[in-house]
Amino acid sequence: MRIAVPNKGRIHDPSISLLERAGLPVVDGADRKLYADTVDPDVSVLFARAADIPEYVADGAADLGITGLDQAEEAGHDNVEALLDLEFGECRLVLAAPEDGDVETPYDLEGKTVATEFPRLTREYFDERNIDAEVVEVTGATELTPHVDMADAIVDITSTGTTLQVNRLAIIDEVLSSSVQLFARSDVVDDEKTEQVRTALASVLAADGKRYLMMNADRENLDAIRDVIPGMGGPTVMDVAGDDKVAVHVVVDDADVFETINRVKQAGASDILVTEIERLVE
Ligand SMILES: Nc1ncnc2c1ncn2[C@@H]1O[C@H](COP(=O)(O)OP(=O)(O)OP(=O)(O)O)[C@@H](O)[C@H]1O
Ligand SMILES: O=P(O)(O)OC[C@H]1O[C@H](OP(=O)(O)OP(=O)(O)O)[C@H](O)[C@@H]1O
Ligand SMILES: [Mg+2]
Repeated sequence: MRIAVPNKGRIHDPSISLLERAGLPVVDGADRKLYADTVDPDVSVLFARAADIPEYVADGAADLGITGLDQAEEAGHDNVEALLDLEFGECRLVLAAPEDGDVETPYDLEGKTVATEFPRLTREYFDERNIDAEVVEVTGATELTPHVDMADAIVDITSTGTTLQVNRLAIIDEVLSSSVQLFARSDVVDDEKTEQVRTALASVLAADGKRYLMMNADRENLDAIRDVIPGMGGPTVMDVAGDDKVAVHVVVDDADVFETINRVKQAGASDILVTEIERLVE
């Protein structure tokens, strides 16, 4: 099983770190190396441009791929499926035009020119609305094009909005909302290894923002402690050998930890430990 991972750019590091946290660290990766093994002898990693990853997966050079939904949608392969939202690289693909110009709706672009790194999605956007706009493909610095008379509007990625703002461009419409996702070729979607990788990545996301609380208490205080514990499922309760005490373990949201500690302490808990959770397989 081969996973295509971005070789550089803003989603490279988080992708590598997610694999690591999922228990699939890349073991012999080095700068500029295009192949690497993981600790699982059946899983290797291939490094490619974020924009090329859907193609690698579709063609069989890789089986799974980690890249932006925007890239997968732009590539438009019908044998590449999204399996899991990895919850980073969140951004929007938007139609934008000069703030002080006369383009206020997509319909104002009839007969006009739109520059983009996403020609297929842009074409589709205008075709769906029966707007006859010319789409010009560029490979970067798209925000410049309306200021050098190359285009009347652009379709480009935005997240903080800073680039649009400094280039005095206003958002007219959203074309696509995107995040980094795990993709698979249709014929491997049901493979056991695919499911193992998906589960491992999902377990990291599930553990995000959660803490594990452990405490001891006299058995007679157990009900009072149960009453003040928030969140998912009931606590795990274990006998403490040779004592009329119990150990109580529970998964709690980060945001609830402070209050929960105070409350369980008041309810009679002691020896309270808070630990991070690396993975949570649901
Ligand atoms: N400003 C942004 N904020 C959040 N996510 C973004 C942003 N720009 C791009 N992305 C997401 O990251 C993916 C890869 O973008 P990135 O810029 O890392 O790749 P690249 O353009 O190929 O690399 P580079 O710009 O370094 O050459 C995009 O497909 C998109 O999903
Ligand atoms: O809303 P913002 O936070 O300002 O982000 C938007 C910018 O980020 C991306 O460019 P990137 O930095 O990847 O440069 P690139 O054109 O070289 O890919 C995108 O193409 C925008 O230009
Ligand atoms: Mg970029």
